[in-house]
Amino acid sequence: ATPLHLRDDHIGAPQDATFDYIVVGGGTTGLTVAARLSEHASVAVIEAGGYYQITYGNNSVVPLYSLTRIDAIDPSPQFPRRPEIDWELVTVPQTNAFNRTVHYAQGKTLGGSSAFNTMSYLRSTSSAYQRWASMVGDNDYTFKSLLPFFKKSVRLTPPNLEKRNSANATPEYDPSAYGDGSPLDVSWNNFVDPTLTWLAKSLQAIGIPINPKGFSSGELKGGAWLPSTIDPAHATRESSQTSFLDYADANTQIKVYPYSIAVRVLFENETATGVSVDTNGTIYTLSATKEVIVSAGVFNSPKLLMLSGIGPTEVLTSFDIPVVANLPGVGQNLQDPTSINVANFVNTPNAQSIVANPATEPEALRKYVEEAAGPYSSAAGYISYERLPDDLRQTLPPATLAKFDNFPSDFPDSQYIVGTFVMANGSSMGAISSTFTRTFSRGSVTLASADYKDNPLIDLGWFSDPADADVLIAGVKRVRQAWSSEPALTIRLGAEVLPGDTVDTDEEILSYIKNNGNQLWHASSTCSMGKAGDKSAVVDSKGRVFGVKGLRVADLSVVPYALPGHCQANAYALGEKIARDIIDAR
Ligand SMILES: Cc1cc2nc3c(=O)[nH]c(=O)nc-3n(C[C@H](O)[C@H](O)[C@H](O)COP(=O)(O)OP(=O)(O)OC[C@H]3O[C@@H](n4cnc5c(N)ncnc54)[C@H](O)[C@@H]3O)c2cc1C
Repeated sequence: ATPLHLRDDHIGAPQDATFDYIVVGGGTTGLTVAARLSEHASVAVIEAGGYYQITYGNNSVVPLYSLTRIDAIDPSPQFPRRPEIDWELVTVPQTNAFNRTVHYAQGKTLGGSSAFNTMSYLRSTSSAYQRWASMVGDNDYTFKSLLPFFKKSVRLTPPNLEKRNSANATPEYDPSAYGDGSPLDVSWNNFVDPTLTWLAKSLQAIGIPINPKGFSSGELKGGAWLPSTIDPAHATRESSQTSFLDYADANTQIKVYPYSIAVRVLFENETATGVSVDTNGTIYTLSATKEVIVSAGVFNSPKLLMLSGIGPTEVLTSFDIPVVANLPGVGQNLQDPTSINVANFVNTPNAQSIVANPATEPEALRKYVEEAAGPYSSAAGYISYERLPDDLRQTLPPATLAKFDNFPSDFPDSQYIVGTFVMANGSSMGAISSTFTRTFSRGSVTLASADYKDNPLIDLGWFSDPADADVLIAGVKRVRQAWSSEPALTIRLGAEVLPGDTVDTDEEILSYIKNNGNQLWHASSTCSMGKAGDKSAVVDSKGRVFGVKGLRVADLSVVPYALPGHCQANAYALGEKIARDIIDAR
């Protein structure tokens, strides 16, 4: 479905050139901003990677592989090296998680992290956006104000119930949360793993009913069969590259510099004038007559700002980087929600086992290629949100409950995601993960050196605030209730596998969480948006970097706190919104 090339005259040559706007990072937000700006002005995009469909093949394209076979996202420190698509970021030892180091996958490709994320599409809650608006003093961030930007990108195709063929997984959603937007396709997958339908029923059985509106209307309450960023005609991944870049390539004069690294932003008298770029060792300058927009993601945007002289003075001077603006907040305030699985063997087949079986694989392949259906099209599943039941909530330490008061009262406490996978010996497992939705722990990003080729030092700060683990402990107990419900017992085999029956007391669960807690890759807030005069803020509510002119940041690093829900919808909407701010200000 995708033309895997740009028009020849849309590929930038590695030599000095001038544009109205330069966008650093052809990722989720960056390509959204760049495509919209290029409707009005000359725009260059500098992107470190190329086409993931070429460098990483079906792993990123076929939905089932994106859930099960995509080794580039392995979180263990022994992860397989995939420099053709991943930045290979590894954290410093997490001192509150038994000094574990974590590989934190981030897309290094046109499409950025949308090129290998799990594709679920959902928005946060009205009260969460209201909190964002209040924190930054700008009502542009209420759900009502953002809704037109959410709608603007997305072309929703209703579920194909005949192909989906699962009466137990009929999606409920609110069509009015979508409009006639484009170019990003969002729809429901045409195959549902039987294990997931039983696990969804188990969450309903413990009192978390389906939300008739789904999760795009400003509510995260109850359960929903989620849509995915997929092209429903072909059952292939949609990313900011297959949507926004394709659109801009066909309709504008966008210029893209693939396999090119932004070395630093250049300044004259505190005004950004361009970017120094490295394409395969050739260093040259792209000049911006209007603005530079940094969309390098939650870890690389603060890195690039610091390399460019914007950040905490003591960090910059320790690396002999001339200070352009002393902004102590750059790289601070990192928030990364973590999750923990409760898993059991199950007697239900799953998509992976069907395609691994030589007897059933040929028909699965035919169905995928000819009908865009069947197990290979398997994508996002079922998620639930709830306020913990009172008896469990009361087990939380008073200090933790008191911290909840800083959040809107209708915030969910916990998120539960159902999943299924196959063990090496071929047995099927079902899993329900629990995640906290208010993130209290704080981490940071700083420079490892003044060399732009070095990855930054990342401390996720996992469990630096005990409240996060408190909520996860309650979440594990709640998920065990689901696993003990009648629908789950219909498919469950034997004793609990993860964490296992020996993990029982709060201390044992806490230790298990610290040893096994995992990221959802939803990190945010390292170049936080804030009000003028807020010393920890890096950008204002239009993404403009404080203390300099002509420079914005537009990606998930600017979101001032970790919103409940998943992030990519926010990245696309933010891209639309900041592009509109820029166009309106011309
Ligand atoms: C494995 C995984 C699963 C996820 N699952 C989901 C999900 O199911 N649903 C959901 O909503 N969210 C999900 N997310 C989160 C979501 O995809 C990301 O939060 C979002 O895509 C981030 O967008 P961004 O624009 O901030 O950054 P990115 O999309 O990461 O873009 C940053 C871009 O900048 C480029 N870049 C960086 N530095 C430089 C430089 N110096 N020079 C040139 N280019 C540079 C990068 O190569 C990249 O293309 C997932 C993320 C991951 C990693």
